[in-house]
Amino acid sequence: MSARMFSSSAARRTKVAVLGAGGGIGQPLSLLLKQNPLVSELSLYDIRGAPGVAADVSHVDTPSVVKGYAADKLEEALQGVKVVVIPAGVPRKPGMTRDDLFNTNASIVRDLAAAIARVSPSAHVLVISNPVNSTVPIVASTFEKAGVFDPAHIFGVTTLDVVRASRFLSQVIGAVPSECDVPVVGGHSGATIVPLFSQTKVGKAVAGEPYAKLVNRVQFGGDEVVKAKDGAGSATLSMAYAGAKFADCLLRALNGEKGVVTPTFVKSPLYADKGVDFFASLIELGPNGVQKINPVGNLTPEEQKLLEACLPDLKKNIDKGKAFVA
Ligand SMILES: NC(=O)C1=CN([C@@H]2O[C@H](COP(=O)(O)OP(=O)(O)OC[C@H]3O[C@@H](n4cnc5c(N)ncnc54)[C@H](O)[C@@H]3O)[C@@H](O)[C@H]2O)C=CC1
Ligand SMILES: O=C([O-])CC(=O)C(=O)O
Repeated sequence: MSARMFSSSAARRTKVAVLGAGGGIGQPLSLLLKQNPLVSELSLYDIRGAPGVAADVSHVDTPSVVKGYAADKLEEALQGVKVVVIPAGVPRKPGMTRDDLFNTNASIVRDLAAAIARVSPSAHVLVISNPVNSTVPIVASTFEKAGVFDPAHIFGVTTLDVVRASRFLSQVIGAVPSECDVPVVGGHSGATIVPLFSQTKVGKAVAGEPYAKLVNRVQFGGDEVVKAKDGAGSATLSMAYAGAKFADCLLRALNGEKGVVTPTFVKSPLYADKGVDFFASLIELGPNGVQKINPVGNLTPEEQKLLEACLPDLKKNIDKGKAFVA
């Protein structure tokens, strides 16, 4: 994959850490980040295997420096990082929901967030570990507790939903995915995932049963992969692609590119009056992270129903994350 795929400008460069770099997502994500010209240093951490992954990835012929850190070297790994991506934690097996991962992943994410808050409190944190609807509030509350929370710096990575919506729509209408830029709002699990096909030129025409099937496939795309992997985990390669894509958007914005707008799950005022204070919508990114939170825009009656179904579930997931840290 060409580095140009992700970015062409390398004006200022950034130290990036991957926590969970030895895993199914962490390894290919580290490889993709090694190809990003905006990354100057890559700090790879895991409780197992990170030095090996780092030695391997470090041979790729791009200028960034790669270092691997073993289990007891978390604080070293975080020194001077500006962006931290977290794919650490367990994945689903068939029959599990993302919320079933909470018991294991909540404390992993909380402890990693506490270390980031201590060592690199102004870092931008990109949370991949599930359940994202809860792990993002966990990171935010942990930063709050440490007195260093900046809502412009904490992101839940929902890009895989956007990637899926684009690909699945393209297959239904026979277009190329680049023409199918679908905003996906809400959260990242089942009914909390709300694709807005009406907001794309080519998606407007899909109606009736094909529309219902398309929405369902985006909302439950993760289950397709969990089922096909049959106990060996969940999406890793498409997630690494999506994580690298979102990291590139943020890196470009941090480095001064204007007009970078993409969906991501952030602390948001949009539905705070309904008790939902984290929400994914189209976010304009800037040199300090979140620059502008766009409202969801015009919705069709079907999309309005999807949003109404999303909010109560999302609220439960968010409250559970906050309660865990409190
Ligand atoms: N946001 C999204 O769209 C998606 C999220 N995910 C989530 O990403 C997470 C990781 O998935 P995979 O990479 O497939 O799992 P994996 O099991 O292959 O890798 C996880 C890695 O995390 C490491 N780890 C565990 N505890 C750690 C700690 N305290 N510090 C550092 N590293 C630690 C493990 O050693 C392992 O290498 C899961 O929670 C999964 O549900 C997966 C796909 C999409
Ligand atoms: O389905 C899972 O558990 C992993 C995930 O979040 C996704 O693939 O969207």
